Amino acid sequence: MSYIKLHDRLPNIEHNLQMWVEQCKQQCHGGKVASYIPELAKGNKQALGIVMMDAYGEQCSAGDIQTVFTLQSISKVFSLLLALMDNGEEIVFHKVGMEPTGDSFNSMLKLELVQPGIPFNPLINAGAIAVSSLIQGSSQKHKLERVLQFFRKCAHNDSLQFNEQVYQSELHSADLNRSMAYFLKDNGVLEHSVDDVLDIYFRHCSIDVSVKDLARMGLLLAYNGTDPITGEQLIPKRYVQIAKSFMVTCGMYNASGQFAIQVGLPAKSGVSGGILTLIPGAIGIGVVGPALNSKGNSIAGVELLEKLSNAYDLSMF
Ligand SMILES: NC(=O)CC[C@H](N)C(=O)O
Repeated sequence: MSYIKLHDRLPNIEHNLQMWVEQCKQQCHGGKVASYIPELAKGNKQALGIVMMDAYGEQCSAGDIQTVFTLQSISKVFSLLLALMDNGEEIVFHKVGMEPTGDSFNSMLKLELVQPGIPFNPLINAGAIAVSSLIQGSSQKHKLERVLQFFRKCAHNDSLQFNEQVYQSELHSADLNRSMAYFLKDNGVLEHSVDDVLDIYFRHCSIDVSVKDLARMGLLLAYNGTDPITGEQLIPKRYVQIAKSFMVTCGMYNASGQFAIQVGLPAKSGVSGGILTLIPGAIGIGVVGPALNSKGNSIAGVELLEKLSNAYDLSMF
């Protein structure tokens, strides 16, 4: 199979990325590094980096691409994919809905307001906690192993690990997520103990990655679940379509509408400053910039993606 190469599709990209990263870094001082998980406060506020990868594995990059950060909410896309593969659509969508909330990622407002009391979608915290309870395994240990193996496969990187410090930090500062989980348990949404379900959720949020890992994971989604570099189908196309639909409607929290208008690509952000996005059928993209805007998205990362999308007319709409 032959694909369009990154440098043919996006002329002058190396030079442009360098220039935009320098320009967008100016935005970092206007953002804040997340601190409600104390360990995340150690993130480098000034950092900004991007890697783009095409179907041949060819890359172009700029900025602080050595930065290591935890996946946080970006992991929710892949825990959803694993839960879909483990259970099928019917069971998953019995526990979680398909609609954006318009509320912040950690809001529990609509859990009580709107019946039947299931979370609105799998990319808000309540929804991702419900999804974590659907991951299969013969024991808690087996479930965690399956989670890590799945992320390693998706990133094509066997050295991915859970970050123990970030995991512990979230475990001990998660009163809001814990209260949501108890609420879901009472509503009959969670099948297992709150502690076990949250353990899976905090663990997948705590996986350490680089922007290159994000780009490779984005590439897998760009090619509908078949890794174009190895030719291996890792995820059924239908489930990737579902995941990408959620990325468009809910992936940037309650700024997803604005991101769809200004960038126009499926994307998922996390509070450690990562953004995973992709050009469908072409390129995987990873961005990191730990300084966040008021909605919890990387302030400089969003601006960088806006420049990229506008310059090359990348919006899918
Ligand atoms: N938006 C995020 O990245 C949130 C993930 C984080 N682990 C939390 O549950 O609060």
